[in-house]
Amino acid sequence: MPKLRWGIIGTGRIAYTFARALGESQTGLLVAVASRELPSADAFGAEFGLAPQHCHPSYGALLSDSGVQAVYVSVLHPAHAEWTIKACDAGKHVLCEKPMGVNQWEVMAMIDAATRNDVFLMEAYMYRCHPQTERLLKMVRGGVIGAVKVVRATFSYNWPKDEQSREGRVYNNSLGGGSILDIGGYTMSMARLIAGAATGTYVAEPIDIKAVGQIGDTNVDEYTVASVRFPDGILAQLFSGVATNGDNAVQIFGTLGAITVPHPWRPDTVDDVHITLKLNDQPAQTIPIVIPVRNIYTVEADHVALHLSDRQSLRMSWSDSLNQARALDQWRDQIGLVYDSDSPTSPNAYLTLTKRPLTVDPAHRMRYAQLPHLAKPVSLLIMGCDHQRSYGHASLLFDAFFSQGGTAFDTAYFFSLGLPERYLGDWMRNRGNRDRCVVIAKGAHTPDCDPESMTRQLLETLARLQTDHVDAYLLHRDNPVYPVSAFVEVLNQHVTAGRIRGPIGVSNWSIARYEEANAWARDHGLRGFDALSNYYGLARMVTPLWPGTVGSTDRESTEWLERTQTPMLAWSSQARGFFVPGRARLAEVAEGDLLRAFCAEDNFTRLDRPI
Ligand SMILES: NC(=O)C1=CN([C@@H]2O[C@H](COP(=O)(O)OP(=O)(O)OC[C@H]3O[C@@H](n4cnc5c(N)ncnc54)[C@H](OP(=O)(O)O)[C@@H]3O)[C@@H](O)[C@H]2O)C=CC1
Ligand SMILES: O=C1OC[C@@H](O)[C@H](O)[C@H]1O
Repeated sequence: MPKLRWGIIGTGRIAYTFARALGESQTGLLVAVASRELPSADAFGAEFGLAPQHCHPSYGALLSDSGVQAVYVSVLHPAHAEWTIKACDAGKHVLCEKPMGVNQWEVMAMIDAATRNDVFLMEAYMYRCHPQTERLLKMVRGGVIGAVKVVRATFSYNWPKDEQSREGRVYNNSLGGGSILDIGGYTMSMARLIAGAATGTYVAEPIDIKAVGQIGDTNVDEYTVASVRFPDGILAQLFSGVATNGDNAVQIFGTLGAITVPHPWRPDTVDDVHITLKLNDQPAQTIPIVIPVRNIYTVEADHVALHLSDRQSLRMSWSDSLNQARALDQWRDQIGLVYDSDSPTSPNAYLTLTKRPLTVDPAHRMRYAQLPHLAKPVSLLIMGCDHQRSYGHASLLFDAFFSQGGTAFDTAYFFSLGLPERYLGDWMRNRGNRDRCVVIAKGAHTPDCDPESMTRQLLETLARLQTDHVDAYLLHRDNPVYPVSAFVEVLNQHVTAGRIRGPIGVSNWSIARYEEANAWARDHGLRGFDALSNYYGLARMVTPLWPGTVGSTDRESTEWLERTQTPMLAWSSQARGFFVPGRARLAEVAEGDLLRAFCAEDNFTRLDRPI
């Protein structure tokens, strides 16, 4: 069988280790390398016998090397996403060093790139591919120590902090330094794996993570301890550090005994690889592990070759990497560690994740409409700006939306304490695309649904968005205490002042009040409402999803919308996932939005209707 032809991006420490491992592989062959500096690539190539034309002076050049089938991304954490996505886009399979991304959003984009390009992608937690780990899981699954109660996992080293290392990958915040991303990830991924094996799943996800950490003067975690709760009462204690020694072991405590793995991460560095089993009231037993291939990175490379056509490996699947990143994000949140790269004012914040300029994909399939008083095309899909977890998350999604032809962004003063408005404002500033975006803003949500609050909130919204106008403005709720005239007048004042340069309208208003307002406006020579934003989707909203919300899916409202040609800026048009396979049936027995708002017979009939 022909060998898998590997190219390595980066010529650091682990790149050399992996290249040596490929030399021992039956399935893989090193054919190319890339460095930011040609001499580094040449030196690397000379050591491993590569032809000079395959020693590339840039990472991009290696991706154009048609001789390369699979890429090992061995650069520093913050560059993993960029080069993995670019490698996938170049049609290469990817083994990406851990952590797959600096945060969950990066991992999401990387998986998306592998999916789009139909290529293999795996996060290089090499211990996951090793026979020792397989043996350990077998013991746990087989109930050898009864019910698992506690997992203890540690990984720590003491890296001297001096003038030089302060700038290097271990201690430098802007290079993604600190212990959680470097080695805490091993402990978290092991705990999730053990808890999964103990509970009959593949990996289990934390229900709760509590952590403390010591953040040093270079603003990275030097050592940290996390306590994690998993389903079925399984607890884990994790310790990682870059400035202190540790025992670097795993222990699992169950009702019938305990398992110790003295060398869980690098079993290839010791001659005597074993697991210790200590059952209650019995002497400890040593279980030797038979290892056909000693080099753990060779085992990993061979594993990739074996599973290439599956596109992902069950030892470290895509959902596993995504959930792993989520857990590490939570651990970092707990100790207050923030990376510069997640800040909207970081030096690279004007670039997309792949460091390419933001462009609109010429093959996009977005469709557009026009709204009254607005020249810009309004994409028929509107990006809901709420629920972004960080600026990094928001900018990633906004980039993806914009690149697929999206122009319209829906936001509100009331959303998440103003963060979505700030994120959108920061993103438009960083991308320089304010003129191409249609910002649909809302204000005066209950309990501040009054004309004075509307003005105060609109001014604050503009400041958060870092713009002098919005492209459309909607009142977020109605308040019948006020006559319609009060709202119409104040909206007109802001139109005149140039703060609203497109349609005005209302959200969650009855059609009767909407008509009343427009009649009053007509009679008084003012502009009436141009658009309505109510719930409108395939499922009927049985009871208001949130207090004060209004749906317009009934026949009468639909006929009115058609007759009057009133633009409907529908919210939750996908009924909050009611039509996602399996979701609504689950909701039937669960409390929550879906049950309250959409679980009704006519909606289920529609759900069950063959398409
Ligand atoms: N699985 C495992 O056992 C291990 C995994 N790792 C992972 O591998 C990755 C690399 O670690 P390691 O090899 O120890 O790191 P090194 O510092 O030794 O090398 C990293 C390489 O990244 C490239 N690079 C790109 N941008 C920069 C930059 N701004 N500053 C410095 N280097 C840059 C350089 O390659 P060039 O100059 O050629 O462009 C450099 O040689 C990390 O993500 C780490 O987590 C690390 C050790 C073990
Ligand atoms: O992945 C790793 O494992 C071994 C450690 O020494 C290294 O720093 C880390 O990146």
